[in-house]
Amino acid sequence: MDTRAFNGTKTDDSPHHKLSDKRGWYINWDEYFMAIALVSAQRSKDPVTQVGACIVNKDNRIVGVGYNGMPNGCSDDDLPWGKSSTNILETKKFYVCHAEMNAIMNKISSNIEGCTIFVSLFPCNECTKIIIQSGIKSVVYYDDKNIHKAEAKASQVMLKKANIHIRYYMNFSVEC
Ligand SMILES: Nc1nc(=O)n([C@H]2C[C@H](O)[C@@H](COP(=O)(O)O)O2)cc1CO
Ligand SMILES: [Zn+2]
Repeated sequence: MDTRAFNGTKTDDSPHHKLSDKRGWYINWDEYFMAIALVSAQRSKDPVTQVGACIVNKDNRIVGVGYNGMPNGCSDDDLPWGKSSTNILETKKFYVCHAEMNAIMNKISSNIEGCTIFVSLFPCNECTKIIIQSGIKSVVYYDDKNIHKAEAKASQVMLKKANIHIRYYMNFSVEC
């Protein structure tokens, strides 16, 4: 995991900080939630791409996390993780549950309307549809290595039409 997610930003510049001895160099909310998405990705068994997602409500409470993996009850030792076979049924494509879908399915709140999803990789078209239907209103992504793919282009079309706010994750560390 690279450290762009949480270099530690000087979050509090208030004079009270000196009086109260409050620690100034703590990670901000964006850094916190994206770090959780990135650390969740590290649970993935996918040998090529590990993805994590973290859903956050308006009160900055985490209401769901997930990473890409095989469906419940389907051993991840039995289903294929490769993608080079000419037989598509012997590739991961039809089997893997994406991180975003897992985070939404794992939600601990019945209603996630208006939430933000932090994802370590730009969502595919299938996850985008689930994101939209769930009522999530904002997507923050860390990596866009798949952005040239048709799936990601379709995602962008749908997210725009559905008025979902999309934001590239940036860590504005302050150099002092
Ligand atoms: N946003 C995403 N969330 C995900 O969970 N994934 C998963 C599905 C696969 O397990 C893996 C992609 O494999 P590959 O095509 O880079 O070898 O990442 C993929 C994307 C990209 O659309
Ligand atoms: Zn997906």
